[in-house]
Amino acid sequence: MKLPSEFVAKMEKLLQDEASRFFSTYDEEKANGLRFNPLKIDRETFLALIPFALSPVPFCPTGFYYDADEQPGKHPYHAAGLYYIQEPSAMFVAEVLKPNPGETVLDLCAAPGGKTTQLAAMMKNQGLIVANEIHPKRARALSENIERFGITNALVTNETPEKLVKHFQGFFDKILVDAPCSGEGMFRKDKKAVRFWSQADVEQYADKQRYILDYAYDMLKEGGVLVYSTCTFSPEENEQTIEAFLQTHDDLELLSIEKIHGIQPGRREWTNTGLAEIERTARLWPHCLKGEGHFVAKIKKTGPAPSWKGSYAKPNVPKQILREYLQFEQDVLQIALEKTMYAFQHHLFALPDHCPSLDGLKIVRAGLHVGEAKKQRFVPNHALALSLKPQDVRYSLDLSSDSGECFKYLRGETLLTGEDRGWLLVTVDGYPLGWGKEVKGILKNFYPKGLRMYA
Ligand SMILES: C[S@@+](CC[C@H](N)C(=O)[O-])C[C@H]1O[C@@H](n2cnc3c(N)ncnc32)[C@H](O)[C@@H]1O
Repeated sequence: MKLPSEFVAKMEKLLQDEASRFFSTYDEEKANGLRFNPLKIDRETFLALIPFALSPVPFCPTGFYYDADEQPGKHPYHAAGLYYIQEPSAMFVAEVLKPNPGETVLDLCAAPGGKTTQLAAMMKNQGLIVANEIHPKRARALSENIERFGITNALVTNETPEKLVKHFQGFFDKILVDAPCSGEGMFRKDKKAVRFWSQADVEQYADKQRYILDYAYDMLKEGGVLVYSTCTFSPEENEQTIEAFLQTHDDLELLSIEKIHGIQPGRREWTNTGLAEIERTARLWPHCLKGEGHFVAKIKKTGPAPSWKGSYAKPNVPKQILREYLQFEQDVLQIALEKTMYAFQHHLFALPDHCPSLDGLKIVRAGLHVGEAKKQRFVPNHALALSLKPQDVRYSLDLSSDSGECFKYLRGETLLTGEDRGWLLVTVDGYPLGWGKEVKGILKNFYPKGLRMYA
């Protein structure tokens, strides 16, 4: 691989004796990873079911390496949200933040959602995770991944950090800043990052990271924990960003991250002031473990800090929409959604717990998108299907993952079923894929058009 000469010279100077081991990784294949979804399947069942050869990622209990010749993104289990394809080192970040069910969590730079899906799974769909992405198109991709994973406690927003602060000052127990960065650690994965690299960009990213961190600080509760991560090697965007953050706030404590499985400490000689405590941060190097480059820091806000002064969202659903939904619930579901219901025009959402007022925010998804009220009938949303279990519905249609019928469904075709039962949850080997409506022996396909990737 042809690397920028200025990058090579810089890394040689920084790494000295270690440099040749580091550069030799560019002649090796990158590792491929996927993470199973504990919201839908347990580890043992997953390993028995999945048709690929897998080996565990040592620093992530839900993570596995798979061979380069497999294509897990094309398997129906991917469409059913049984796993997320993710670079292995990236899986370490959420393990460091480790939120608990019921907490309030912000993923400030969240798209496409690798870390959001991992954090939300740890929260077992309890509490609130705000997944924010500044770019509208990337925010939509984030929202789709959250849907596929069956996550019901996420508020997906499309805001700048400064706008979010106005709504969430002192609100969160935990915050992840997986910062935009120069991406040096992804050169083996992303050839564009190599082409566009420059030292001037490194410095610009460092400025941006400092401003994002300052806004994140304001949104953290007293006693709250923030994790900062990048996928780059440059000290300016890592040790020096954290050093500057600690210098500008006197109530921050840098917490120690365990250095096991080849994970290395941050380098004090790469700070501006020789800051010894920077060794509590973690560096993942491609020549020290099986994965790409990452940096992770964990910081506690000790306070005192002002507490959140906002208000919570209130139900706002017109009676007619609620009536249509309740009829659907009675006819189709075997469970009741006991959540605050919220409507955006004719679309009905079940809000996460502790959901703050949504007024004035650009909302892409507000918890679980239940469905849409359409001229006297309720049409369930794809997100509802992916959040259910077969026993939650009256009728389901199970398709085998290697059957022609399963691929027909994923292509958006109708299926002949011979019965007349109305809404059916279509599943693959018992895991929900989407909705179908059965009328006079034919199943009309409600698999979303934008997801019909097998056509
Ligand atoms: C490293 S990526 C996030 C990856 C994501 N956390 C994941 O695990 O899938 C950084 C994200 O920050 C977003 N971003 C760029 N500028 C930003 C800004 N000024 N404030 C917040 N986010 C920003 C980018 O659009 C990008 O999606």
